[in-house]
Amino acid sequence: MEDNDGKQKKAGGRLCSICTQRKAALKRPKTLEQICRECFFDVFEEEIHKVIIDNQLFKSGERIAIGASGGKDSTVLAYVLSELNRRHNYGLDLFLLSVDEGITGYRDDSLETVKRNEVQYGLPLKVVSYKDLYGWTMDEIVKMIGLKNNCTFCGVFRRQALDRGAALLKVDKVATGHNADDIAETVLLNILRGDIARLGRCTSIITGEDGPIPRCKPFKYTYEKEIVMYAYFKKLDYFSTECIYSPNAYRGFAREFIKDLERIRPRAILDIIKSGEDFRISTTTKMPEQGTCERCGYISSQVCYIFSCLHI
Ligand SMILES: Nc1ncnc2c1ncn2[C@@H]1O[C@H](COP(=O)(O)OP(=O)(O)OP(=O)(O)O)[C@@H](O)[C@H]1O
Repeated sequence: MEDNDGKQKKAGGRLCSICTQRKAALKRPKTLEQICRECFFDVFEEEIHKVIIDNQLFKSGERIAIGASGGKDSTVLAYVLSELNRRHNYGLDLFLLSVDEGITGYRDDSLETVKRNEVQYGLPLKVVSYKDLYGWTMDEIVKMIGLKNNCTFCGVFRRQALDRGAALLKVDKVATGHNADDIAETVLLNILRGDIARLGRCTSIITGEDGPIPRCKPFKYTYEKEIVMYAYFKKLDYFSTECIYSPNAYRGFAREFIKDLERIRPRAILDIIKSGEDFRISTTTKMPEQGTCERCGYISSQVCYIFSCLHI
């Protein structure tokens, strides 16, 4: 049996608390129920289906790009979305969209995984690269600016690269694999930084509806541990190395803190998201203005600064 940390334990002959027929094979991280593999697959997929329906994430006939990094979250997202699309007749045209940041020993390897996923799931893949879009790879940028702030640069470039790739694919929306842990972590970080503007929007399941292409997060309530378990039991092909340039200590502390809370009380993750959603922002709080890049017209107040830093 798997415990919460993914270690193997003996099942001990207990019956699944959902079907009461088969032997329990795992303890569900979100609820601590002892359940069988088949019921785990069912509850995992159907909870995501319910989130999609309740939040009206997609409309029939839409073209949807799945932001595919080759990691566990987006690989499971691509697999589950194509299953649900078939099973529940969503009527979606699904695509894989990958951004090649140009990070040797990381993105080149994970892109190989995405190329295999393209064949395994029968989803067309589009790759856009920083080198083609901006003339720079992240390897070159890090050589120039060092490791300080490189994640900020990369995040801004990736956001825009996903928008550009989505425009080339003519999709209606981009779905990303951000999970409940990621969102709880971001809520906490925004509180720690006093970033009220971001705190207000980081829990939204759909963002950018006023921008070129909206984004959505079907895994908003899906626990990372369950994604890992699902990928493991389904034997999905994914890439599990961390980015070589992301030693983000502050986010790392928030992540560890949330993992500690989860160990004591699994609901903690959902409760942090709920707190983030329920914060009321005072009307007197000054909000930063979201700028539009003068060079390319895309939303981003930092792109001009970054380009000028790189002397482009
Ligand atoms: N290079 C990329 N190309 C396309 N989509 C990406 C890329 N990097 C991140 N994303 C999207 O953003 C989501 C969150 O990215 P993050 O960097 O937090 O990765 P992660 O939590 O390790 O997720 P994953 O396990 O999917 O890599 C991913 O699940 C994916 O949908």
